[in-house]
Amino acid sequence: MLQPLRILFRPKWMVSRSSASYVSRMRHLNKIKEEDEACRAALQSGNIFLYHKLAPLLRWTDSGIYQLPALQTKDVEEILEKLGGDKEMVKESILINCTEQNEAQFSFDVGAIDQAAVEEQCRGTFVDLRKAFFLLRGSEAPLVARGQALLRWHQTNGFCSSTGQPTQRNQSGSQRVCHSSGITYYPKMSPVVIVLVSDGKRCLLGRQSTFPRGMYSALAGFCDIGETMEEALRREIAEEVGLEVESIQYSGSQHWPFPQSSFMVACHATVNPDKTHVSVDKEELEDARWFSLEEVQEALTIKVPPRNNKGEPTVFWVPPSYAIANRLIQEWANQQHLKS
Ligand SMILES: NC(=O)C1=CN([C@@H]2O[C@H](COP(=O)(O)OP(=O)(O)OC[C@H]3O[C@@H](n4cnc5c(N)ncnc54)[C@H](OP(=O)(O)O)[C@@H]3O)[C@@H](O)[C@H]2O)C=CC1
Ligand SMILES: [Mg+2]
Repeated sequence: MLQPLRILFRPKWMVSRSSASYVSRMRHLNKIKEEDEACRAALQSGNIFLYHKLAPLLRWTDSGIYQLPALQTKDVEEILEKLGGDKEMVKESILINCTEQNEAQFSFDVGAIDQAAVEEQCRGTFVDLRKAFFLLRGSEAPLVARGQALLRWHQTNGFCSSTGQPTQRNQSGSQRVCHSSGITYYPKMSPVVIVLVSDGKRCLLGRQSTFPRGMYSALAGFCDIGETMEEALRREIAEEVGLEVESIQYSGSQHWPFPQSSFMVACHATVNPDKTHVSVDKEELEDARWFSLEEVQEALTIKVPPRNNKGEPTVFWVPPSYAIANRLIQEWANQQHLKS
């Protein structure tokens, strides 16, 4: 019997901000998202994060960390003019969010301009998004992922799937419209369930052949159309490892930009401790097996796995802390620790 969902934690945003400032910020953000004129005005005083062919610009700071440099609109215009671009291009910036001080934040791809020249002007480096996730701290990683996801969506949704005609974006980039059919398109994410299965003493982790060597993760799968999250979770576990899930607890969610935008819904689940035989669907997974608390605790301490002379990791390790899989594994280890 499936248990009702239970929230296991209170995210920081639920407790750390006063409701008045949060409400006014969200209303401000919604206004610039919806109203072209308000968005144009916000861009004049906003912050812009640069990307080059979807790779975000990072800057090494004096304090010894990488940061996401926030440029002003006039700075970006200057760079564009200096490097032979059209300064009007900055108007193509996409609204991502706004700061606590109500300053709008935008992403802008300078892929048409020479990469090295922009890097020199900005005193930064364009890096692959996966690497950026490792290098950035706190809220900067989800912000840069959101900026990239929106840029990618606009770059791949320029035409109406009904009429084949070009679609036009609004100023903020929150939607695209086909004026011929009247269809409005919104940026989308594919829902995915990710689940850490436990038999009470051990947890089940799997790996795909494309994962780096030695890395095992919680099992995941895309929701089919018309399915509830619980149905998708039970189906995926049955398909991938031949087990029947008994109870489900919701843990949290995450936007995952790789390879396209997924909406990861993370849960814990249990199986009957007498029915733990794993039969792996080799089409989906290279391996899946039960791990003890000791093995998992050891893996959680590994930040960068040791590698052999071919550069391949030599030990069992789990996804890094920015992945919601890591949080599920950490939560399970903490719960087991409390039980013992
Ligand atoms: N943040 C985290 O901690 C983690 C995130 N993930 C992410 O979860 C996602 C799903 O995990 P995965 O195990 O691969 O999923 P599945 O078990 O569903 O297997 C992938 C299959 O789904 C198909 N597929 C790809 N995109 C979609 C879509 N949008 N809707 C429906 N089916 C689709 C693929 O087909 P095809 O043959 O065309 O490729 C492939 O056959 C991945 O994007 C992965 O990166 C996974 C683990 C950890
Ligand atoms: Mg899967």
